[in-house]
Amino acid sequence: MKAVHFGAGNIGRGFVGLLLHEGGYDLVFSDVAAPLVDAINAASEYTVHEVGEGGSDKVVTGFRALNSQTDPQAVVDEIATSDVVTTAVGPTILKFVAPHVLAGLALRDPAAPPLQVMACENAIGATDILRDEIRAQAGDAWDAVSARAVFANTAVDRIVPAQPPGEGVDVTVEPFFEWAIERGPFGDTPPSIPGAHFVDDLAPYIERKLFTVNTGHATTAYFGAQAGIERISDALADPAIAAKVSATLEETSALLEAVHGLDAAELAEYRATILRRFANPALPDTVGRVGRQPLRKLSRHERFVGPAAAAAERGLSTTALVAAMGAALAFDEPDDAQSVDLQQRLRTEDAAAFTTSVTGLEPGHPLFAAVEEIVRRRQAAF
Ligand SMILES: NC(=O)c1ccc[n+]([C@@H]2O[C@H](COP(=O)([O-])OP(=O)(O)OC[C@H]3O[C@@H](n4cnc5c(N)ncnc54)[C@H](O)[C@@H]3O)[C@@H](O)[C@H]2O)c1
Ligand SMILES: O=P(O)(O)OC[C@@H](O)[C@@H](O)[C@H](O)[C@H](O)CO
Repeated sequence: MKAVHFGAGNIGRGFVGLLLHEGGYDLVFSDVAAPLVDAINAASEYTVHEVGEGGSDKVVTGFRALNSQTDPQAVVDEIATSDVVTTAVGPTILKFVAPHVLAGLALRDPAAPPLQVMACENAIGATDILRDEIRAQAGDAWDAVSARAVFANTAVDRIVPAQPPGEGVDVTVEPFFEWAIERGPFGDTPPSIPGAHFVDDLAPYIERKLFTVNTGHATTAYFGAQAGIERISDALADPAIAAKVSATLEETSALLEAVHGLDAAELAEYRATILRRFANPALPDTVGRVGRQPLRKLSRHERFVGPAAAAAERGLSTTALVAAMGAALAFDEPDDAQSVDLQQRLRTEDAAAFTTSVTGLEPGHPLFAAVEEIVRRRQAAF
């Protein structure tokens, strides 16, 4: 069995690649970072170091890497004969992966079992986004190639910090992981990934994950950055920040309970586990990584506006979520292009226009006035 995985970065090597290896797949990483591709090809194995309570080392073998920028045909040829394609490149990069998958499908033996495609990104319906991109790029050819693949959405959870330079291709990760995958698209032949669980309805899983792990993580990062703290674990050790994170997650849990009927006690336990994961002192994670791309994180269906808008529509509390969005607006990180853009736009756009263009909220929405107000306050602070 063979899997092509796009994005040999933190989660690609430290989670998706590891679980595919454990499932028995030969791994072909595809990336655009030439030094990373070379480093992977120079190694015959790499180690995933799980740090913190219960962690152990896991060794990955049986992989190689291709550069999809300089050698796209090699990637296409591999996809044509693969069983599985996964991605962990970031939701905005999926459109650049699509042409390779499309060309691989065009080359694929129509009698072969369908390629199993799973995008492992922090976004609702990431695989649908990839499939829609492939369909749009295929145009009239879509009818011919669409039967050669099945597309399943997934929710992936493992904290993998940025890896320090000069440490080769080993990866430091937390011990915890969860990978939930839609069962339906695979029929009787799901991919062989023993560490994953297959579910009939992914919506509660992806929303619970994104609106708890990622909402809480980003809240910790933005309040931490405001307080001049670098590490996520240090930010959460600050009682004032921890209280704000807890308040934010109580709001998202109330929403998850209302929308998906999730059990309040189980959600409380889920939140407690997550806060323990963030506090892991052995994990060198930073507010810069977790806060990265604030414009994406403030967009309509993401970790703040997604749950806050839905909560406001139901008359549920959004006070803590809106305060966390206020902290996001203060995220000023010169190395992050979206942070630079965010700060620039706060200086040049009026509050109402900024609120609509960044959050996708329309002026009549029940959340709009509260968000516009924190935008105004941020602008007044310049
Ligand atoms: N790190 C985590 O804790 C974590 C956990 C769950 C989900 N995720 C999600 O996984 C995705 C990747 O995150 P990451 O932390 O591994 O980021 P990363 O920056 O470490 O890895 C992304 C990799 O994608 C590569 N890439 C960029 N453009 C590409 C292209 N066109 N084709 C192939 N490769 C390309 C980059 O060179 C890089 O190696 C994101 O969607 C993220 O939200 C991350
Ligand atoms: O990857 P992002 O930028 O969407 O979010 C940053 C972190 O919150 C994220 O990478 C988490 O570490 C991960 O989602 C944990 O499963």
